[in-house]
Amino acid sequence: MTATRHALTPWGGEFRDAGLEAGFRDAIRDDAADLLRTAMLVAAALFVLLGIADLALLGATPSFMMLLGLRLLVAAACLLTWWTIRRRPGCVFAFSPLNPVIWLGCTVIILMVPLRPDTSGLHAPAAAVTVMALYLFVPNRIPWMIAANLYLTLGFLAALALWARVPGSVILSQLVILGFVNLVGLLTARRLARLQRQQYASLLDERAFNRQLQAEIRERRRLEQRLRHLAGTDELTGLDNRRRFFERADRALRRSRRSGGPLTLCMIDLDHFKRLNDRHGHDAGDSILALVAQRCRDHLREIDIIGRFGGEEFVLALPDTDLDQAREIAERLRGCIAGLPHPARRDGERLTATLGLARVRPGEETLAPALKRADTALYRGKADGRNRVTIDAEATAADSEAPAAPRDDAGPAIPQAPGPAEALPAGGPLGDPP
Ligand SMILES: Nc1nc2c(ncn2[C@@H]2O[C@H](COP(=O)(O)OP(=O)(O)OP(=O)(O)O)[C@@H](O)[C@H]2O)c(=O)[nH]1
Repeated sequence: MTATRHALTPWGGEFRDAGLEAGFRDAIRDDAADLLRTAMLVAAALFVLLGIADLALLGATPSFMMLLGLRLLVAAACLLTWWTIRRRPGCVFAFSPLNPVIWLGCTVIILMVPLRPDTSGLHAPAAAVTVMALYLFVPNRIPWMIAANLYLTLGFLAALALWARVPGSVILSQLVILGFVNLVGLLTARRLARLQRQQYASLLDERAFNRQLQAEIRERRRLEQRLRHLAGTDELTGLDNRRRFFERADRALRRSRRSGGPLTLCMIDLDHFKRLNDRHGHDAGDSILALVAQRCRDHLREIDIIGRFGGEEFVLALPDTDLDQAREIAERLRGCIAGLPHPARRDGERLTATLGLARVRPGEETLAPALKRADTALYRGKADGRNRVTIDAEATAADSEAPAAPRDDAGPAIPQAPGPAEALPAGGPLGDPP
C-alpha cells in the first residue's frame, strides 16, 4: 500500500481515498457507536439534572417552565438518538440524527442566556466545556464539529451581547477564551483522527505484508516439496532413485521385523540392453526403460516399493510377500516385459528381462545381504540363459534342509521358499544371442 493512498485531508484528518476511509469507518464503527451511545446518555442526564439548578435560581417561574421544557426536549432527543444508534450503529457516521441533536443542544445552551440572564457568569464555562466535549467525546466528523462549535460560540456571544447586557470588553475576552478552547479542541480532535487512521493504515500494511509472507512461505514449501521429490526420483522413469528406494525399503524392513511378516527383494535387469541401444539408439533405449518402469508400477501394489538403480537395472521390495508369492509376481513382470512393444519386433528380436529374488531373513537388520543374494540370483539367471526368474540359491538349499520355518525374535515364522527349483526357464523364444 502506497503512502499516497494513506494521505489524509489536512483539516478533517480523514483518508483522501474514499475506499480506505469507508474501510476505516467500518473497522471502528462498533467502538464509535458505543462511545456515542454513552455520550447521549450523559448529555440527557446532564440536561435534566441541571434543571434542578434552574429551579433554585429561577423558582417556578414561566422562564423556568420554558427552560425545563427545552431541557426535556434535548434529553428526549438524546435518548432517541441513543436508541437509533443501538438499532443502526452505522448511523454514527451519518449526518442525521447526531448533528440535529447537537444543534438542538447548542440552541438550548444559547437560550439559557436570555432565560437565566442573572447567571451570565456561569454560561461561559458551560459553553467552553460543551465545545471541548463535542470535539473530544463525540465521534463526529471534524467539519461538522467545527460548524456546530462555531454556531455555539457565536450564538452564545451574540446572546450575551443582546440579552445579558455584558460590557463589550467582557464579550471580547469571552471571544478570545472560547476561540482558544475551540482551537485546542479542534487540534486535539484532528490529532486523534490522524493517529487513529495512521494506526489503521499500519495495520493494513502489516496484514498485506503478512499475506505476502504467507504466500512466499507456501511457495517455498511447494518448491521444497518438489525439490525433495526430485531429489528422490529417477528423472527418466519417475521411479524412486537408489537413495529414496533405500529410505522406503528400510522402513518396510523395520515394519517387517516388528510384525514378523515376510519381505522379499527382486532385482530386474533387462537383457542385452547394450545391443538394443547400439542397434536402435539411446532414445529408443530410454523410452523402453520408461515403459518398463510404467508396466512394473502398473503390476505392483501400492505398498510395493520400486526403484531404479541406474542403467537398465530395477529393484523391488515386496512387503508381506513370501518367496512363492514373489516368484508369481516376478513371473508376471517377466511376461509383461517380454510383451512390450519393441523397436524391432518385426525382425523377431524381443525385449526380455532376468529377475533375481531373495527374501530378507529373520535377524537381518539391513537390506544389504538380501540385496546381494538377489543380485547373485540375477547373475545366475543371466548365466543360465536370461529371460527367467531365479531364486536365491541359499534359500532354496535351506528349504530342502530345514522344512520348518525359522522364527525370529519378533514373532511369526517367515514363510519358506518354494521347492528345489531355483531357476524358472521362460517359455517361448528367447532374444539371446546364439
Ligand atoms: N538408453 C539408455 N541406456 C542406458 C541407460 N543407462 C545405462 N544404459 C545402457 O545400458 C547398457 C547396459 O549394458 P550391460 O550392463 O553391458 O548389460 P546388457 O547389455 O543389458 O547385457 P546383460 O545385462 O548381460 O543382458 C549399457 O549400454 C548402458 O549404456 C539409460 O539411462 N538409457
